[in-house]
Amino acid sequence: MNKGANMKPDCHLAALASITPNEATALYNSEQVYAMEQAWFAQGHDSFGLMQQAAWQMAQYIQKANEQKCARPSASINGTPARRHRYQQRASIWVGKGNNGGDGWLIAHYLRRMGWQVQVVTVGFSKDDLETDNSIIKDTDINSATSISDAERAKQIALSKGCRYQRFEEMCAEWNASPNIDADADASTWQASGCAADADVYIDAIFGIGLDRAPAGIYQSAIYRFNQLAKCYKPFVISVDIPSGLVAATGEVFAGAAIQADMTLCLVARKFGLHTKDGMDYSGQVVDIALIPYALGDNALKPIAKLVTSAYALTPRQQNSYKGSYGHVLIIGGNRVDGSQGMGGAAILSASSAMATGAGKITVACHEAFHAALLTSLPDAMTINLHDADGVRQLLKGASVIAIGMGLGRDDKAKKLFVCYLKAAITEKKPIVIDADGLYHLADLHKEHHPLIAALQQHSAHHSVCLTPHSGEAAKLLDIKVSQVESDRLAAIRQCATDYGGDWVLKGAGSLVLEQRGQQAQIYVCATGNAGMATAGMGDVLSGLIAGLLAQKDLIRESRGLQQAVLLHGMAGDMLINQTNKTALLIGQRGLQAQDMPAAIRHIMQELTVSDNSW
Ligand SMILES: NC(=O)C1=CN([C@@H]2O[C@H](COP(=O)(O)OP(=O)(O)OC[C@H]3O[C@@H](n4cnc5c(N)ncnc54)[C@H](O)[C@@H]3O)[C@@H](O)[C@H]2O)[C@@H](O)CC1
Ligand SMILES: Nc1ncnc2c1ncn2[C@@H]1O[C@H](COP(=O)(O)OP(=O)(O)O)[C@@H](O)[C@H]1O
Repeated sequence: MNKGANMKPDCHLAALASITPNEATALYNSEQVYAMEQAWFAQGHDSFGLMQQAAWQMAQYIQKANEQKCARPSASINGTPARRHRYQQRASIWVGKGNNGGDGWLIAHYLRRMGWQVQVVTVGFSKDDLETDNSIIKDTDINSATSISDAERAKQIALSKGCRYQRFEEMCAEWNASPNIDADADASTWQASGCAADADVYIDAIFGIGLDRAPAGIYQSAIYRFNQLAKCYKPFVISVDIPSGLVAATGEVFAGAAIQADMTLCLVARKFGLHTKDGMDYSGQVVDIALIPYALGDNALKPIAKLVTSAYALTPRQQNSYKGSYGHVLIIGGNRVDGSQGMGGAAILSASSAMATGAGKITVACHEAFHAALLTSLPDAMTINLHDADGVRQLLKGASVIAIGMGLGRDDKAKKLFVCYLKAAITEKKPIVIDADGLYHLADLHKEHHPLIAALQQHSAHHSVCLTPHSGEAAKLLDIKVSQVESDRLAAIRQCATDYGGDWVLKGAGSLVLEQRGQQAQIYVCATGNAGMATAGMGDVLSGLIAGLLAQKDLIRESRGLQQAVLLHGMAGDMLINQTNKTALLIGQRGLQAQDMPAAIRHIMQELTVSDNSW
């Protein structure tokens, strides 16, 4: 089951509930978090004290979270609410050798003090590593010792207080369950081996932000077994700081080896990787454990991105207005290369979406073969022949915004049209949205050092230019492999903005949005959207939505921007899969279609519109 995806409904509701957006959450990478800790220690604060504080707060939080979970009527095993009545709560805590493991040892120590039955599972420790060192087992000695690491101190405290542990390596050997991940060990044999497989809570403290390579061997095996046992016994799974195996700077999981958490207790500062790419599937609910005032003062580090969950409110329309007050969107796309079925649907979806945002007028420049279909599904739109270059250019003069590329085609003829219309849009000083095949041609022009690229860059300094690639299109634009984009999406979106100018969205789970603000570029991670939206045509809907918002000049700047458009797009998708109205036909993640989106967008636009007296 995809636990991360289960968090989405709350996110959507939170988004709709606010009239002005919640403060965006600052996101950081590992180096920045280490720098914050070092700055704190440089002020004379003790590193082990910080670890103790972190573990103590987490232990208390775990106790509270488990009590809340057990109090829910749904908390039952095979229909029996057994855990609620158990005398002692039980935790299985898996620790690695770094400071994240140190946190785990101390959590074990504190939970025991709080009356829990605790078992630590060590990963990567030799027998010698687990010897109690008599010279440092007294609390007083421990507090004064300086030569040992924080993780070692934490371990010695837990061991000296009698904390039970099992070496993962021995558990594997003892029960003849090879640490090789291909072996299919029965979870019950783990129970018999002394591993507290049936614990109420599994705590993952194997790796934190220090993960710097793919977990292999015993580590990969431990992550695999942890997930396997959790799937079988259904404990509450809590990761310390970040799920082991997830990369804080990118949200990437190496070869699928990461802990699948229900909840992540994030220490010091929020990590970027928890909210994008694989992070969305592995982190579960993210809870901040505030430890140091890193965000205060002149030396506060600039976050690498900000997490946005809620949209700007929309103002109601003035009574004394007409269609011209709300802009004219020109959609250019929907071509049919001779002999093919064509891509008329892309332009139709884009136009429907622009209309659903409330744009005053829509004209679609598409292949004539699709005019009848377009007018049947969207009689409110006007049409013009995509290949009537003079006609389209003339019409473009009166448009408020153009969106180009959706189903435009990639042949030479389509490229000529793209160059012609992009040039015209720049000459006419229009806001521009470029998507799909438009991005493909743009990449070619960049390779050819075509002057239009520089012109677009200059244009974007004064007018809105929004470019909307997914990872494949971004790879083409940057002339790199898709895997390179995927392994560092932040770097990719920054490079796109540097090479081409304009505002960008790098689409996908946890879409990134880059907005230029003068000399500064700000990157946002949009928390809305779901895997149901991974279907053809969703990108066309997004480009229409962006154009539709841009066209409506009565709205304030922020509520017409790219960040708002991407949030609204995701909110519409989330709304469709979370409908609670029992009389409506349910739409789930499977089977969600791009054509369902315009109605949801209209609904979201309405929900976000506040009456005058609510300001
Ligand atoms: N000391 C402190 O001040 C605090 C530390 N904190 C905790 O410390 C964590 C960071 O600690 P560390 O920097 O020790 O990082 P980790 O605990 O993630 O451990 C990193 C260690 O594992 C090794 N390693 C990395 N990838 C590996 C792989 N794939 N296979 C095998 N070994 C691998 C590294 O070489 C390094 O020795 C945070 O995530 C947080 O949990 C928090 O307690 C806050 C306070
Ligand atoms: N797993 C997901 N989570 C959130 N949003 C998603 C997910 N998959 C797709 N989307 C969104 O759906 C849209 C898909 O766009 P795109 O790939 O361009 O589709 P198309 O080219 O078929 O129109 C993007 O806005 C993307 O962010």
